[in-house]
Amino acid sequence: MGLLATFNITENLTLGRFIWSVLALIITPFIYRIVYSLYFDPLARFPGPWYTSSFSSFIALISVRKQEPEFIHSLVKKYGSTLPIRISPTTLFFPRPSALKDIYWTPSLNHKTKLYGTGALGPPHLFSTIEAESHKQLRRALSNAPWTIGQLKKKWESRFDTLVTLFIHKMNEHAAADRTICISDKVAQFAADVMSMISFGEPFGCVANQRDEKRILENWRQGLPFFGFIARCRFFRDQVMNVGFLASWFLPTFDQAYGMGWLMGEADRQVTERERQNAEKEFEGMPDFMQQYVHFFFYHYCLDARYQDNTTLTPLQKRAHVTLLIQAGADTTATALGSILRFIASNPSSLHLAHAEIEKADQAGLLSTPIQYEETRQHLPYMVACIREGLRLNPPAPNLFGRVVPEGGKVIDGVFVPGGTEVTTHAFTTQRDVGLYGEDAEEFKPERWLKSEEVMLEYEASQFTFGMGPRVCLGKDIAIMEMYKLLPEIIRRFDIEIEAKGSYIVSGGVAYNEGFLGKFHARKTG
Ligand code: HEM
Repeated sequence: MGLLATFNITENLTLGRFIWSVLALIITPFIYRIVYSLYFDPLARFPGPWYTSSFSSFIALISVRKQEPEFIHSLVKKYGSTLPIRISPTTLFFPRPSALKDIYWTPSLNHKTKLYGTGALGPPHLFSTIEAESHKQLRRALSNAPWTIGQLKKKWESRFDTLVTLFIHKMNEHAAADRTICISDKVAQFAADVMSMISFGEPFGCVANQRDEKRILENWRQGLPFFGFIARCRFFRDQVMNVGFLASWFLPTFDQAYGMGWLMGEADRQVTERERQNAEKEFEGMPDFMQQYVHFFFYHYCLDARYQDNTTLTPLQKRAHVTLLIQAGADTTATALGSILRFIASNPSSLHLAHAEIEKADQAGLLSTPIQYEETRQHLPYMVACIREGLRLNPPAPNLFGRVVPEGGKVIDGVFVPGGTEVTTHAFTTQRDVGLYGEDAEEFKPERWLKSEEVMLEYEASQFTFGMGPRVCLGKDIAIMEMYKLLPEIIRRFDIEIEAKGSYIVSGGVAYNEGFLGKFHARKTG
């Protein structure tokens, strides 16, 4: 009171003036931000709505509302695809496939944006390594595991077979009981088992027990809106998540009984136990990402990954990478399996052609039980086209995979972009480009992949489903192997009666399928 009286403020300060003053204090920075973003910022000349150009929170909220792909696609329809669109104060979105190579293959653009550095995926690993050179060194160190298709066929395919056989057996049980099942969940459980088998040697048991063990998938999906929000909202990411106790309040912890926290704890237990066993005697268990024993030779993968100077990963890095494989490879491949199956099953002509192709190959004795990767590749071209078309339309990881433009700027897709700008694109949009795929770009038409070798190669070079360049998906061949084996086997064994098509949902830049319900009916096979 004394201070107010000194300045004689109370005499003039009515309640109305007080409220206006407070409002002005709150609104002025917003107005300043909008005016600066739209007229003075180096990115002001690029098209985009005033609200996304001025506030990063807008795209963050769109992501939380699970509308990001549709929103971005609507911006492209409104602003066209010739110029990049400003989707946040610092981010330009490039809609055309022709931008992909410029962004993801240019070495000087290999520095990731802070979208990756939220900590929401646990301790730092390959995927969340932002700086280009550190990423290169780490990726080289981890390259000793069997990531490529040749290695996978030799070392892993027989183990995939065991899981495919179990999956078909379980679906036969559902078919015999005339049970309605959530087909998208069933294939998701298969993908989670594959990834746990690769990470820990043994599957979680989702297929055997017909449930989401340790609620891994459910918990992962529940975390996606938050993951998407903090990655996009600059204030939350840079200010709130930098406060130690707040960050730990939001993020999973090792001691949780289920979900991502349990997974982190399990990675810790498994790595610790394996290192203890190795110190006592040679490993005799099933091969996994941690290590493998083949014909008198030990292959230590993650456990003995080495940098060029021969140092190994830190204990935390080893655990983080075992966790990463499940985070990166379970629900992504699950989405691919669910979406492709739904596309085929709900398009009578595609289903008919896929059945006919498999039956013909079967009758010619070209297919084993279960189908081998190489058999699908060589003898089931229509099935392969369905897989490619499904991935094109429903990419499982449609995130804003941003890169930072280096000092001095860069020309991207014919447009000069100033240094420091975050640039990105989006598989959902580039893979619906009318310029490349034609007016029917949004329709499921596997035939488009079979027009000619030249067209197929042109489309293939424009796919962003698995990323591209030095940071391309490390597990791409694992995911492809799962699709080439499980999907034709399901089509071969069952007729699918759809009860609800469900939907492809994108949350926090990651997609999953919800509510694809139906019945499997066993088919007579030769
Ligand atoms: C259909 C399934 C999958 C899709 C759509 C997918 C998609 C992607 C994409 C788009 C990226 C690159 C992101 C970027 O540019 O930052 C990526 C990276 C990665 N993926 Fe996958 N992925 C799939 C399956 C898998 C599987 C099965 C694994 C595990 C073996 C895996 C492990 C990884 C890893 C470790 C990275 C980080 C690579 C790096 O930064 O060097 N992914 N994935």
